[in-house]
Amino acid sequence: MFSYAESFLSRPEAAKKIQLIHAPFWLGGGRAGAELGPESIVEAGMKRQLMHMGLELAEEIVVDVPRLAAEPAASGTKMKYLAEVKEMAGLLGEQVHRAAAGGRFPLVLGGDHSIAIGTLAGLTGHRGNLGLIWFDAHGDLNTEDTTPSGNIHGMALAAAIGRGSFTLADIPGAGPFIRKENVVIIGARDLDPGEREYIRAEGIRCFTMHEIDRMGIHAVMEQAIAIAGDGTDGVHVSFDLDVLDPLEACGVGTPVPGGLNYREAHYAMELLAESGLATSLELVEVNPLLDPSRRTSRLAVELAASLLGKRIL
Ligand SMILES: NC(=[NH2+])NCCC[C@H](N)C(=O)O
Ligand SMILES: [Mn+2]
Ligand SMILES: [Mn+2]
Repeated sequence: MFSYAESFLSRPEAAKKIQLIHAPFWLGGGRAGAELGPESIVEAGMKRQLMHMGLELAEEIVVDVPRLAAEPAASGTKMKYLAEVKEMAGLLGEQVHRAAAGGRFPLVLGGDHSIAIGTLAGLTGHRGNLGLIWFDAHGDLNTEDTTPSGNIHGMALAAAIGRGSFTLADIPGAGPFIRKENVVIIGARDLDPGEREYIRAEGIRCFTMHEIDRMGIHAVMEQAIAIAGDGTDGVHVSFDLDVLDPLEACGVGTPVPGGLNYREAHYAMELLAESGLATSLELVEVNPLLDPSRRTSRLAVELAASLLGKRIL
């Protein structure tokens, strides 16, 4: 039987020192505004919240990612802004690696989801056997051949597990690919034909909204934690805010109806906190231009707090 208490004891994390890393990058999503995500999340109170919880903060890092490009350069590939994505991933990976190797908990603020390629390049350079929990309305498992849009944020998970022509291996400093056996997708409800085929053929563990409705978020998270934690030396949580229902979080580039509600999302984070497994977190796809109320950014703060141990009682 899987027990949270046991897993917690087997992985004693020292009192966490948090390393906030800004990745103000939008070129992987093809929609301007995501580069404003990190600032918006900090303005919504991220640092205040973490300090209030008694967590120690390292000096925050803003990665100098490519920010402007008029048109995707003609590069003989369907992948838009590939050169910029590679540059971003190299720079971000370096910072994430340094934080993890220094014993700090990397908390990466995006940016569109292509930044996960940088985060994971840095993390896999430090941990050779990382588990991965991918909260997302989408699969992000496209390749150059299956992408309907050319946007690399829709290929980020594929790159992490070594599917397609552009992968983690193209980023200097990256370690081994994430093993498919230790990957879990949670909250999917908009998968492209090539992604569905791949998930079925490879047996990727994907808890769609259908499974969440059927099993409940508790059972889904229990299984997800077991899969990502099985034999791994750390678990990265990649949280695309579009996994939430657009009624809760409208400030995302590619909203899809029918997502996680507020309570499910918090409960998922709370179970992760109890498991003690998460060794890093990224919050991606916040686009404050699409949410003048900044509710999406505030939610990002709250969810990070829950994952890092904030409790009601
Ligand atoms: N990280 C995201 N929001 N990804 C959206 C991807 C949408 C679509 N599946 C594509 O590949 O273009
Ligand atoms: Mn995504
Ligand atoms: Mn998404």
